[in-house]
Amino acid sequence: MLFKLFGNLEGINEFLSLIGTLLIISVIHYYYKYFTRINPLPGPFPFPFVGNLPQLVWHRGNLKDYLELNHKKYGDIIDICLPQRSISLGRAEYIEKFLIPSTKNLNITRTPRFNVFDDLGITGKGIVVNQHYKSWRYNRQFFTQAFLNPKFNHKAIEWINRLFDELESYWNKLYLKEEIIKENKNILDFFPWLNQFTNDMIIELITGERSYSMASLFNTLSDEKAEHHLAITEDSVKLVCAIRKYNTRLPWFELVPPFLRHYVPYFKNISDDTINNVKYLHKRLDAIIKRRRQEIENTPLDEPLQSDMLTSVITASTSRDFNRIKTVGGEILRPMTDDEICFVMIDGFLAGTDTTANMISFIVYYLAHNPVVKMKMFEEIDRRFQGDTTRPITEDDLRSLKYCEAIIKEVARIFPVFHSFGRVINKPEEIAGYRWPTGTYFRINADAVHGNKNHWEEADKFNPDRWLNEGFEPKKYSFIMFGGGPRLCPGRKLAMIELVGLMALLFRKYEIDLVDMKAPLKTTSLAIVYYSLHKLYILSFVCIKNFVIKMSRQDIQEILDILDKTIKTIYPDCIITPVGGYRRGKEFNGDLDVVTNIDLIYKERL
Ligand code: HEM
Repeated sequence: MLFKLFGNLEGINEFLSLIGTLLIISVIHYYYKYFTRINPLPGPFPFPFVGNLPQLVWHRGNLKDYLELNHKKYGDIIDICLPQRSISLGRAEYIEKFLIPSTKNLNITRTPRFNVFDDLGITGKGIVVNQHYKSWRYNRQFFTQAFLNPKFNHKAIEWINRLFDELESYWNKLYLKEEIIKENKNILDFFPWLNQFTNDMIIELITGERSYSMASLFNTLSDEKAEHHLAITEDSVKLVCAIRKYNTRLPWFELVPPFLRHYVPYFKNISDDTINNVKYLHKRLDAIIKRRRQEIENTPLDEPLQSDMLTSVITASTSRDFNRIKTVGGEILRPMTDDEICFVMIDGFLAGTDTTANMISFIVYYLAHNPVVKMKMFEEIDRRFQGDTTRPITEDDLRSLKYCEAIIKEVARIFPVFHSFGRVINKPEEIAGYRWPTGTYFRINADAVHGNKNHWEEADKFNPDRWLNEGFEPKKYSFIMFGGGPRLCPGRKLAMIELVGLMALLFRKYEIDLVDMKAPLKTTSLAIVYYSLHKLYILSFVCIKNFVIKMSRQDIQEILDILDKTIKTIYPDCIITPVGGYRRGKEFNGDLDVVTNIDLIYKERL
């Protein structure tokens, strides 16, 4: 009918005026709907059809920054259209209904578009983007059982030690040779190393097979090659690249409308490439699953099996399962199929690599900017390891490092990796004092909740000590580093093992500084906050040689006072802020290198 109408038009002018009229009607319709929307809330004014996407693009696509700006401007509950309407919530009381840890809490849907991943063939599969309640619950049950197994945690601690040894062997060759340190060339790009570390770690824990992405990074930076066979290294890099592509393309798929993906060549090429990538991942993992099934079948019943996630999910609900009869909501669970296993494995990779690698990078950044905190952390780590920088770390070590744990929580509070996550209500609900219809899309803004002055004393201050104050308990739902409710992060235990473990292994031996202390913490973010893709923070390393300078907080304060007085005799109006701070280590022979102002004064006092 539309073609007939166009056919009857005479001349280009009539055609253009028809298009113009249709456009004006659509714009009027768009704004009519906008101005008559239910529960109008403050928020940035949307453009027709694309909502606030242009403003987001103006903010270089950084959703974290854009939401933060709008919460500051409009308050704890705001309207944002990206391009659909979503209600961003920045207050603990407002998010309670989503985060109640009860089986009756059915608010588990993350995005309002149910079929957004149809083209990728992952609708109703896995956990992270699964919107189908039944299959999500089934998959999650198996995933959680595998991750909560104590044997799995032991394996995680064993592998963090082994992989850190491997990482150090590369760093020793690249950055820590004496001549390199002398020439001040002990500078490295921290994030890629930690990212490859977490890739190798999660692939080992999930598949029980080795991955060599750290080796590959070493090969690209050094003339000498890693010990592992080149073909094996390159092959494992293919898997890591496919996982990375999957991670970055999911938010892209969610944002780019199907019309563009199907018909506009540029978008279609990316879309096809993403679809092929999922097929590659599927094929690759399917081969691993089949191999493992065979190995399990060939293992006598009385012999132990590996403790990786794959073995656990293959054997769950079979005769090899300890806890054979598993039920969810009274229903007995059948064993998982290869296809189901494949997608829960992909989700383990998706959720368990960049999150941890980004977190540890943020931790290093905040420590570099907070010398007193860093010093207290050194004190705790040194007390525990007593100068032993080589023994493997243990579960007891991790349990004892309470200040490290407080630092992790405080970094997660002030700069959460997941700055916001979605929920869609599946029945009419009252949220934040308004009544909302089924299908309303909410954004739980962890960033805003964590920085809300109603919940946190000195919310903007980086203060890990708050977590150790006697009787301190954050207000309910005001700390949501791992989300909450039925969709609470099932990898949280592993994440903490990795983070505390990495802090202990790194800082019992190395001093890490930012090369450019003035550079802000730049990140990119759609779903999660990423260290920016550009090389940003280059960190220098100084190897510790079994000597630890102990300074108490009073010492530091005294030093600062002396510094203050000395400098003020020359520059009376200056304000002194410690930036570099306490540097531990360096071979101590009474002639401490001048590395920061604090060190300088320390030397003078000596
Ligand atoms: C510092 C590290 C990590 C942080 C900050 C983090 C945080 C989160 C957050 C905020 C969510 C969303 C929760 C919600 O919607 O309520 C989530 C979900 C999830 N996380 Fe983590 N996570 C981390 C590490 C891990 C690790 C190591 C794994 C395991 C491989 C993992 C597996 C998952 C999975 C499978 C989900 C989806 C759960 C579901 O949809 O039911 N995460 N995580």
